[in-house]
Formats: sequence, structure tokens, C-alpha cells
Amino acid sequence: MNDETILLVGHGSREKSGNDEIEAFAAQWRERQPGWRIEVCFIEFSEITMSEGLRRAAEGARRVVVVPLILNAAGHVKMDIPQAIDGARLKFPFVQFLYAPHLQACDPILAILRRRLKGAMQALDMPDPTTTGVVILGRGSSDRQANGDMAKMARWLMEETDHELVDLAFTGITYPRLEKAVQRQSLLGMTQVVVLPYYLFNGTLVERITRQVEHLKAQYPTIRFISTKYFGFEREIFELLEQRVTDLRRGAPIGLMPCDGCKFRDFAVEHGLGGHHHDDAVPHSHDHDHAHDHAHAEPPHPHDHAHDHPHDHGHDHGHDHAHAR
Ligand SMILES: C[C@@]1(CC(=O)O)c2cc3[nH]c(cc4nc(cc5[nH]c(cc(n2)[C@H]1CCC(=O)O)[C@@](C)(CC(=O)O)[C@@H]5CCC(=O)O)C(CC(=O)O)=C4CCC(=O)O)c(CCC(=O)O)c3CC(=O)O
Ligand SMILES: [Co+2]
Repeated sequence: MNDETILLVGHGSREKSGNDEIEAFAAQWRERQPGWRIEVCFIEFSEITMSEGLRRAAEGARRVVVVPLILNAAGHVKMDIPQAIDGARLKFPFVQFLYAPHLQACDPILAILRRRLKGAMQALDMPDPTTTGVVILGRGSSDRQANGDMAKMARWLMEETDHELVDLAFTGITYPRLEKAVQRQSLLGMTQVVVLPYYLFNGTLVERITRQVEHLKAQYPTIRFISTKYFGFEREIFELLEQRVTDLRRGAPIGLMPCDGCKFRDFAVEHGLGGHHHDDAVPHSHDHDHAHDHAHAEPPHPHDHAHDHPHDHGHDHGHDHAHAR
């Protein structure tokens, strides 16, 4: 399929090494999939903006598959990328643009967290998990749906391990912050604390986390701290993205997102944005947590995040969250 471009959308960072890692990730992906034409662009902090990336991807292509290299769905996934795609559709009317779902809080991501936690426990010489607190440290957003998905991961990790205390903290925007989570874990008698940054690549935030953990070590000399590596290059990330691409090519409905807790609901209703089905009494029983088990065909769901579904004319933005049309 040489008339198709995969456009990988990374977040981007002021810390150049983070952007270099995303380029390196794309290079590794090309090695895994030599037949695919893979381009890269960034939401922020790069000359290769989304509009530039979309232009490059559209060149000589009949179809562009936009694949966000993003963990959670907040403003970037719900607003920024769809807006950029809308712009590209106007500029390149003969190119079809498909929008894949973000990575999501799902079992493959949980597998990475479990591997990181296991490695940390080994590095600590396997202490008692009941006195070893865990803190999943997410970026945080003002979207409670995205923040809630992280809470789900903390819960799942607790259910899959012997750690009794798996907390969630955020680097910014929302609370609690790492310091508060550690303060609580200290009061509850934890003698080890494992910090699991929920990040894909290096950046100013990851570097800040490293400094914060050093600070905490000095502040709590009786607690042993360990902070694990971000997970952009893990096998599961490549596999999730590949699943996204093959699902979209098949035209499978994927990445269903429930409306519960969605911060753009009122905005969309107020502005009468077409295609936004928040008021429909659609049961969310088939809200998929992972994009893996989509072998069964389902009718398109209004929250189907597979934008520009090839068989879904006139409703090309499945999860129509308030992007202007
Ligand atoms: C350092 C900083 C940039 C700077 O100023 O240098 C930075 C950096 C990075 N953000 C990343 C990720 C995300 N950023 C957001 C959202 C926002 N990020 C914003 C600020 C900042 N982000 C600056 C620090 C401010 C501070 O001190 O806290 C906000 C406030 C303003 C804005 O950017 O619009 C806006 C809040 C919107 C709201 O209110 O909700 C979301 C959620 C979403 O989608 O909206 C995700 C998750 C994406 C996912 O889920 O993957 C990554 C990639 C991490 C990785 O690799 O995983 C980096 C790279 C790095 O760390 O350098
Ligand atoms: Co950010």
C-alpha cells in the first residue's frame, strides 16, 4: 500500500532528547514494518508541526492514517489533533484522512507497568510488597475522564500484584502531587516507595520527576525510593500502534470512549455541534478497554473514535468532541 502514509503524532518537548527519541521510535517502527511509509510530526515544540506533518504525509498519498503516540485522551487527542486534521481535509480534498485512537489505559500498558514494578522490586532486593508503596505518576490534565483512566490503571495494578497501596499522583494540572502521595505513604508505614512515571519519552517533566525523587530521598531518609523508566520504546507500544493501523484499514469500530465524565460534553451540547451524540441514550456496555478484541463486527457506535470511518459517510468524526465543522 504505497499510496498510504502513516503519520505518527508525538507530543513534543522543549527537551530536545525527547523529540529525538520520538524520531528514533519512528525509525524502529519503520524497521519493524518495512512496507509502511511512516512520517512523524509533533503537537508542540518542534518545527515539524501537525500541519507540516499532514502536508508531508498527504504528498503523493491517497490515504493518511493519523496515529497519535499519546497515552490518554484529553485536549490534544480530543481537540488539537482533530482540528489539524480538519484543516488538512480542506487543503487536500482528494486525500482520505483516518484518525486512530490514542494508546488508552489498557492491558498492554498495564503489562509495561507490571514489568517496571517487578524490575524495581528486584532492584530493591525484593522487599515485602505490603510495606512497599507504589505511586503511578501521570502527567495530569483538566479532563477528568483522562485522569480517571489513570485511576483505573492504579486499581488494575493493585489487583494484579501483592502491593496493598497503589496510589496515583500527577505532575501537574491536577492533584495529588507526588510529594503529597509520598507523605501519605510514609504515614502509613511504607519503608519503600516505587514511583512509576506514566510517560512515553524523556522531556522536561520526566527530568523534573528525577529531581523530585532525589529531593524526596533526602527528605525521607528512612524510606528507600526507586523511580522507573518511561516506556515509549516498549514492544507493547509498537504493537498497540500496529493494531490501530490494521483495525482502521479493516474499517473496524475501535477505541470506543464512554461519554461519562467527558469535559467537552456541555461545550458540545451548548454549541450544537453536529454529530455529537452525548444526548443519545446509547448503552456503553461495549466500551472497550483494549483495542485487541475487536474481531467481532459491531455497528458503528456514536463514540467510535475511528474518525472518518470509510463506511460511515456524513459522520466522519466518530467521537465528535467539539471540533468546529
Ligand atoms: C513542560 C510542558 C511544556 C513546556 O512548557 O515546556 C509540557 C510538556 C509535556 N507534556 C506532555 C504531555 C501532555 N501534556 C498535556 C497537556 C498540557 N500540558 C501543558 C503544559 C506542559 N506540558 C508544560 C509543563 C507545565 C507544568 O509545569 O506542568 C498544558 C498546561 C499546556 C499545553 O501544553 O497546552 C496542557 C494542560 C491542558 C489541560 O489543562 O488539560 C497532556 C494532556 C492533554 O492531552 O491535554 C499530556 C498527556 C499526553 C498523553 O497522554 O500522552 C509531554 C509528553 C509526555 C510523555 O512523553 O508521555 C511533555 C513533554 C515534556 O515533558 O517535555
Ligand atoms: Co503537556
